[in-house]
Amino acid sequence: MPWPALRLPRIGIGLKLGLLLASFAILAAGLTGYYSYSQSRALLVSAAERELMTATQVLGRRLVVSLARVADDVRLLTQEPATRRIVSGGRGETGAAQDSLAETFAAMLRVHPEYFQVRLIGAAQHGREVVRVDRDDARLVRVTGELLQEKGYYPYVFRTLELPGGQVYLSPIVINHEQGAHSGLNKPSLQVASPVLGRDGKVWGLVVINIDVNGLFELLKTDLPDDFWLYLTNERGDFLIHPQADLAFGFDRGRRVLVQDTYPAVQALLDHRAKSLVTRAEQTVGPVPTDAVAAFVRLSVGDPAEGRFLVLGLSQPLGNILHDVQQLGRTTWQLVLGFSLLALLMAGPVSRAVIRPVNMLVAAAQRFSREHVMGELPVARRDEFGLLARSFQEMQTQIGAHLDELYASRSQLDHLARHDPLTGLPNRRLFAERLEHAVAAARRKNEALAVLFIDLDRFKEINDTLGHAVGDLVLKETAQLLRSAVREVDTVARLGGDEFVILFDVVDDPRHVAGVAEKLLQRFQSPLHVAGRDLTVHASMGISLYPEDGNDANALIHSADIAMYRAKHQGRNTFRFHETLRSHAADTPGPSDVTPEPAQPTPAVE
Ligand SMILES: Nc1nc2c(ncn2[C@@H]2O[C@H](COP(=O)(O)OP(=O)(O)OP(=O)(O)O)[C@@H](O)[C@H]2O)c(=O)[nH]1
Repeated sequence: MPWPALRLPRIGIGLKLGLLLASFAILAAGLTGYYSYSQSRALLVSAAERELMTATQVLGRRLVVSLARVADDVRLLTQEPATRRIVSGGRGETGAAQDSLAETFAAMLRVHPEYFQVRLIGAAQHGREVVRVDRDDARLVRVTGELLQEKGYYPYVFRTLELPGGQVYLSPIVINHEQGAHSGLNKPSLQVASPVLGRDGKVWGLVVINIDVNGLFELLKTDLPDDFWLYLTNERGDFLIHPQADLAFGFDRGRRVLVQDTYPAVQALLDHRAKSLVTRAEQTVGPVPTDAVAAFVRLSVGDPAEGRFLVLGLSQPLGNILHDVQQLGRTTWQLVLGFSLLALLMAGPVSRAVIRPVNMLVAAAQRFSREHVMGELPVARRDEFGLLARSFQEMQTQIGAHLDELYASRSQLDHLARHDPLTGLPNRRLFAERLEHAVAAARRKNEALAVLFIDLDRFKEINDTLGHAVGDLVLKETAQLLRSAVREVDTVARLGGDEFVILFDVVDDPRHVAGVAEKLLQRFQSPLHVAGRDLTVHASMGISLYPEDGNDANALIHSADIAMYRAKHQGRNTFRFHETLRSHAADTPGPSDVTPEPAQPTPAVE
């Protein structure tokens, strides 16, 4: 029986393998893309933070250096010959010296666009200005005569007058509200002042330079990127410079705007817990709040003993920092997508290549199941598939051998079931089958057939006198005799015991069957050579004909048996047709006219 037909599942292992390969490839590409993107993002942000901090520190150093230069300028002016002449000069000389000093001040203002104003102030007359040059937009204005003011009540005046010679006073950065300050009016400014000593070594007055704080920082940050925003606060955190101008100098308008409110981490700088830091916060500059990274440094200014400082900061919108990484992210995801598509496209051919040996094994198994023929197998492969194919081939060979054995033993059993083991003749079962077929064919063709029933006479006596084994030999010899007396196409069978039958499936004339019966009777007259002796064995026979004596196998055999019994009863060693022929036999010389010989004593051992 063939094995159950193997059907390939709809979602085969090839498809599953392909999908698995593609999933792994897409997962690997996705994870690689994600990690490279997030690593790049972190690296870029930390690099931007470092860059921001470096820029802030550089800017801070520039500020310190710039203030030091202003201090040098102030000191220089205190030592100017014109200054000295004014301090010590007589009446006639003072005017010329003042003119000369004003020229020097103007020259200095031209060189330093961040200077608003340069003045020489005397301690006398409540700190009255002596020489004063102001910047008034694009031009310089020398203030003279009645327009010169008394400034003794300003801290930068009385504090500077308290200093020893050569020392420099740095004022807090405030909005300049001094009357007639020209360009400096209402602008953030810083005064840098140094005392001028008289001939007696006592403080005579001071030179003061007014600095445009915004202008100073414009100069300092010229080479910074445009998206860097600058912050400057005082010791308390009040914004002095802020990208949103109205948030600077809030205290000047009665409203405090503090850096620590926007960037809480900066409190650590104000409290001297840190010198510099990088922090993040939401920037409120502009219509849309944006996340920003900011770096702040604390800068010591003025007299170190006073511990004054400024906090300088730079910030940059996070979006600008991440702009490059966003481009990288887009490129990464495009690569991931492309690689995933490639993986999907390649998964099919790759999985087919991997699965081809499996399909060959399945096809070979199916063919072996259907036809018991071994199909092509990938036995030459050196991998596990090759090993599997060789094992499968070996298994097929063994199964084939077992099947051959099975078929052989089955046909042997089949032969045994349909043949008489003693004589090798067809048995009752096979004879009945053949007779059925022959009856069917004869019925179809409207032809005749005949059954000849043979029973040995007094066979029991052979058994009883000579033994069962000799009886068997007699049966075998009888079979031989019957076979040799008929044609190949005629079926000779042993029904059992000493009963034999012969099927004549083509009978043109019943007399031919009678002729065969007579021939057999003749043969039985001659002794059989059995076990070294001659035995005369006779037989009685009966003949039935289709369709006259029966319509099927059983009826025909039964009719022939009845005819044989008639022969027995009528003296044995003869044959008879079935009764239906009796009338026929009465008017035609035929087989029923055969006269039986007188019964002979059997067995006769000669
Ligand atoms: N040796 C041998 N004897 C068998 C076999 N099968 C049946 N017999 C014997 O064959 C004998 C058949 O006897 P019967 O046909 O009844 O009687 P008979 O002695 O032939 O007498 P008639 O038929 O009346 O002439 C019996 O004694 C059976 O035991 C067999 O296979 N081998």
